[in-house]
Amino acid sequence: MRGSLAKLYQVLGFQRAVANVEDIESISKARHDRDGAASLTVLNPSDHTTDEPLTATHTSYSSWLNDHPSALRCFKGMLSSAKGKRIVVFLDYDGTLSPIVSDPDCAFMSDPMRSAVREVAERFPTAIISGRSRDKVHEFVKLDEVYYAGSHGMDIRGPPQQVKTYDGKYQTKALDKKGNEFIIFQPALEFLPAIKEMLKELEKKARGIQGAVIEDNRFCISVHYRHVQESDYGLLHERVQSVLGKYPHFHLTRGKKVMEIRPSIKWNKGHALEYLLDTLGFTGTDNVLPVYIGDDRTDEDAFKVLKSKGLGYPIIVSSTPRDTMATYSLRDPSEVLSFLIRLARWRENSSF
Ligand SMILES: O=P(O)(O)OC[C@H]1O[C@H](O[C@H]2O[C@H](CO)[C@@H](O)[C@H](O)[C@H]2O)[C@H](O)[C@@H](O)[C@@H]1O
Repeated sequence: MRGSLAKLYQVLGFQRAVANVEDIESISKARHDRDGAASLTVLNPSDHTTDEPLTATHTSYSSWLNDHPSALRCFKGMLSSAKGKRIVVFLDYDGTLSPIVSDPDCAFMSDPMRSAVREVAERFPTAIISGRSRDKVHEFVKLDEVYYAGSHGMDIRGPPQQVKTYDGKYQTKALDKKGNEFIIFQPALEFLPAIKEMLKELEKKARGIQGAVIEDNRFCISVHYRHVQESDYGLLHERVQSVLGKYPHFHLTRGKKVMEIRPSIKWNKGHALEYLLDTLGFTGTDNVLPVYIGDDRTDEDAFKVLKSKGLGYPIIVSSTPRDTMATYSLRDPSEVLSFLIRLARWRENSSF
């Protein structure tokens, strides 16, 4: 049913409405979407205004904007530092290229967004780094011009250069349909059998809890609770913990109404960003200007890398004040679209 509805919405080119304010508070404290009973219910931004933001920073959005100014407003100034540098663009998927919607299977990307990403990718090396499985993001994005990193960076399809500092056993060379070489880098490869087992267990455990959805993201697993009754949050959390308890080499992280189970390896979106910069040939150079746009807690790992290197522009997508390592902000995916269009046009018109 969910699959066929997803297809129907896709055929209609219909994207579900945006939830502008998101919550990543602890599951026990998390509030249920007031209108989130049905899986395809429209999430009305105004229904979220009393939700707690990511952290309890009770500052107003306008004063938060002073610390994290709009990347659209600052566009000219930002790009003025691009002289002599190669811009590399990193994009998160959910909440960045597509709005947050009630059904994860329906998080389609709009055609204008797809065109903008294509335009950007034709001018700058561009990668999409997502918590989803790599195949799923590719299915949504449908562009061959970009590099993809799925499973929070644990499944990368990148440029053909192998990087010696990374273990060769995780890197495989392959050819695409046109005969172009690429590299698949999967640093959590040995965890796959355990993930498959865990997936079955979680699916069984979640069956009795109405609204719980398990998503197979290949090297990690998402347990969605957006449609779970608030009174069942504790039970779901307990069941997830009971499975996790049997797998000591995995841990839990949190996203927007989702618990994410991932292998406990030192690898996150920040490492994926570094890996891609390496394979693109930018290790140890300062002639690169990475731009990373993301909305979720896992994107903070990438913001942190850029901040610690004093490199490029970390941009958070948020319409509420949030604690973040990002320097700049964009309100929502529609502002991301405007930013990408401007970036592509800037390249066309610049003499850099
Ligand atoms: O790294 P990302 O590309 O941002 O992926 C993070 C998670 O995104 C998806 O879940 C979120 O978006 C869904 C669709 O808008 C929404 O229904 C859900 O509540 C959000 O948590 C995806 O389904 C997860 O597997 C990703 O881990």
